[in-house]
Amino acid sequence: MACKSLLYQTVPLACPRTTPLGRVKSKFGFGTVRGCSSGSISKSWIGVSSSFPDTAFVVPTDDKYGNKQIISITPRLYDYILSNVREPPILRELREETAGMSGSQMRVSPDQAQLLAMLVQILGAQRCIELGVYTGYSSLAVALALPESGCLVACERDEKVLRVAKSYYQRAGVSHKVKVKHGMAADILKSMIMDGEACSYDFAFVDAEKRMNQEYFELLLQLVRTGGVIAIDNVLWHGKVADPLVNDAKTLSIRNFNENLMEDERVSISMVPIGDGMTICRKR
Ligand SMILES: C[S@@+](CC[C@H](N)C(=O)[O-])C[C@H]1O[C@@H](n2cnc3c(N)ncnc32)[C@H](O)[C@@H]1O
Repeated sequence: MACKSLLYQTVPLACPRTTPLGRVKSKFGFGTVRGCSSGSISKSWIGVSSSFPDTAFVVPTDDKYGNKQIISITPRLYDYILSNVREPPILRELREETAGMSGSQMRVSPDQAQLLAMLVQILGAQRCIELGVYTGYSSLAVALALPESGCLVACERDEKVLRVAKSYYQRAGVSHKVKVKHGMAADILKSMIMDGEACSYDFAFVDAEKRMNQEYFELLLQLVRTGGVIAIDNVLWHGKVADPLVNDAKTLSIRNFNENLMEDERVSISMVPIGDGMTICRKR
């Protein structure tokens, strides 16, 4: 990014057919004017395709990325994506039956769960860890993707939600693959390391206390083998990580974690804009 200190102001664009930068040829659109401390002004754009008015796109602020248009998810497009997810019936049942429960918005989305299952399959994973189970949606997706001999250590501090998760493992016929650990995630990981389990896991999914991500990551790096994968959820934190005016403790902690990952030579990384943002790290 060209400017260090940014002021954001969202302004509606009155049907810009071309912008001062010649970027947006859409009929409708919104521009975000960024005022930089240096006094120079750059613009980033959110446009709507004139041929497909329900399709939005964004163009990076930084000119060096050219006019690369990235698809932006609209409700209609997201419905389409969801209609292309192969959600197993038992996962669908779990999602629908727990939709009214408090905290149900914390659950990963069906497209995220499918990606997790895909990672497990690509890795040929046998041994997995999940931090933050809630009612079991993501862990069940992982357990279903594991071979019969596979094992998922599922860590959760809330016994009440674990009861729901366990009932679904049972109904799905995967209980034998899931080792439920009730307690604080970091403590459980430390005891697994003490028990000599270092470098014996293929895959880990982090979705517990966001301010603990760095600590979870350090512990998981010890538990996961070389070539293994650690996926971390909520790395975009509803977009707050990219807004310099938002500096609450959770946002700061996730932003710092993302910055640290960028510099971390121990892993290869890919930040994927799925759900609330998921970074996939492969241990080198
Ligand atoms: C975002 S939800 C997990 C959602 C789950 N992965 C899913 O897709 O259904 C986070 C969960 O982490 C649990 N949690 C939060 N802090 C924790 C901690 N320190 N140790 C263990 N579990 C924790 C919460 O009780 C909550 O159930």
